[in-house]
Amino acid sequence: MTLHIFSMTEPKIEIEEEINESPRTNGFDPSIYDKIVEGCRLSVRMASQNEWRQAEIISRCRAPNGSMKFYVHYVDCNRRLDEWVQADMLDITTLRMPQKGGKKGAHLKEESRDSNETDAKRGGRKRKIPLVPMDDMKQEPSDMAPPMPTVSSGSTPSLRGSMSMVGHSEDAMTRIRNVECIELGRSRIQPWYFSPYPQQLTSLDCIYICEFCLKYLKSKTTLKRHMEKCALCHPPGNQIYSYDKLSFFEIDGRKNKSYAQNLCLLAKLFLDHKTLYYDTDPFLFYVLTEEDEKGHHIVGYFSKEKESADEYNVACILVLPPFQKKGYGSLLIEFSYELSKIEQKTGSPEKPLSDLGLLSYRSYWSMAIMKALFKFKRNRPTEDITVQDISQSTSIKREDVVSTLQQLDLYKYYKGQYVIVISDEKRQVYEKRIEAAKKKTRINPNALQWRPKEYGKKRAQITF
Ligand SMILES: CC(=O)SCCNC(=O)CCNC(=O)[C@H](O)C(C)(C)COP(=O)(O)OP(=O)(O)OC[C@H]1O[C@@H](n2cnc3c(N)ncnc32)[C@H](O)[C@@H]1OP(=O)(O)O
Repeated sequence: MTLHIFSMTEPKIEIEEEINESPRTNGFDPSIYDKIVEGCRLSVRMASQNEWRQAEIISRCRAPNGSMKFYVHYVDCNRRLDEWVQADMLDITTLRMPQKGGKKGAHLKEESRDSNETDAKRGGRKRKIPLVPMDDMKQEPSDMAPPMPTVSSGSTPSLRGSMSMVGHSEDAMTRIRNVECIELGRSRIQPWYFSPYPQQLTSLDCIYICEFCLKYLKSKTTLKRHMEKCALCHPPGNQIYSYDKLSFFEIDGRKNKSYAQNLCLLAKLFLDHKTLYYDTDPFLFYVLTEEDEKGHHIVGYFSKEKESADEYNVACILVLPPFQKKGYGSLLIEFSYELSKIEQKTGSPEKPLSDLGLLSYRSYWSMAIMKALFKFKRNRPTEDITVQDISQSTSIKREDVVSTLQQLDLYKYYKGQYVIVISDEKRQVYEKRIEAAKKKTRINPNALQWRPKEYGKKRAQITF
């Protein structure tokens, strides 16, 4: 295994101004900024909200003119909001240095570390990121991107093909958004998180991505040249669903490795809590597209393990930002459960869920469960319904049914057992919501042409 040294991507925007004494420095010497290192906490002015917020320093860099910029994470906010800020956005009076053992909080005055030494040590440690070159990627010579790296962080989380990891990587490099902008089809999108695109591309203002094969290119010209040759006008794989301009393509991560890897790289730009691993073989990818005269344009996708010991029916799920909050997330989730219904299994999304993932799942689960409850009561008014009944009819895993009922405050302990109690008021609210949801785009199960493949059995037969 070859190890490469990969230097940390620094922000491209040159700092033109000298540091101005901010009123918030309260007379501190500007050299105080040298002491602000990774792990420090202080109040920072959040540009988008125009308010001061507690933040953690993730990284820092010095412009040629000597002024400094800091990459900050706002405490209790999603990492989407992390950003580079100028020194004058920091409230030095609130500075707290990181304590040994990683706990935050010691006040600046208690800290007497030599900042240069600290910087050198930190820089040396953080900049050496072991990368495993990937031989499978075949980019065209004209687009020449280097072999795709696998990023392994200092505190390596367990690498999984689902791109899943528990907790955050503590490596500063992978905590910093490294791609300025991507162009995909008609959209220019600002990424949210780090994704290990080749460094030659991350130093550009924009990465150009073919919306059909997801190949990444360095300029509009190379993209144009590529589009003239690209044979695809839809994702590869089998079109297993087509209804009302919407389609789902099933892509086998083993058969369409390059596409699957490019999709993971793209998805990582919008997925936190995830780390990339390039063995896409154990996964299927379900890509949702919208059709027009030019072809099938990617809207979002979810991935799914071919065999999941934990009964996961979704590994990663993403709707690209230009299409978010239009109901496509619910559509993807609904589709994943339609597949589970055909498999006659219950399923659950892989954990941890992101904040938006949790919102979307909670919304889907509550609607699906309420619909199942009302339908059951309509058809069998005298019978009792169990969690098992709901789970079977919706394919939502038992635990998720229970947690949703608890969250809706419908699951009560009564006379030694749990019962589902729904007040008339709540029933009416949900009946109205179900009625309103009928106007939204839904999956038409009749348009789904799919049979599950028995991956486990096939392999067992070959081995035997
Ligand atoms: C297993 C995992 O992979 S967890 C990771 C999940 N993926 C991510 O976090 C990647 C980035 N995020 C996304 O791709 C999207 O936000 C998704 C896939 C989570 C949701 O997709 P969307 O198309 O935006 O969802 P959709 O429009 O269908 O909304 C679903 C519900 O979530 C709610 N919701 C979605 N986004 C937001 C938001 N930003 N703020 C508040 N509510 C939201 C909606 O209101 C809706 O609820 P409702 O039906 O009760 O009104």
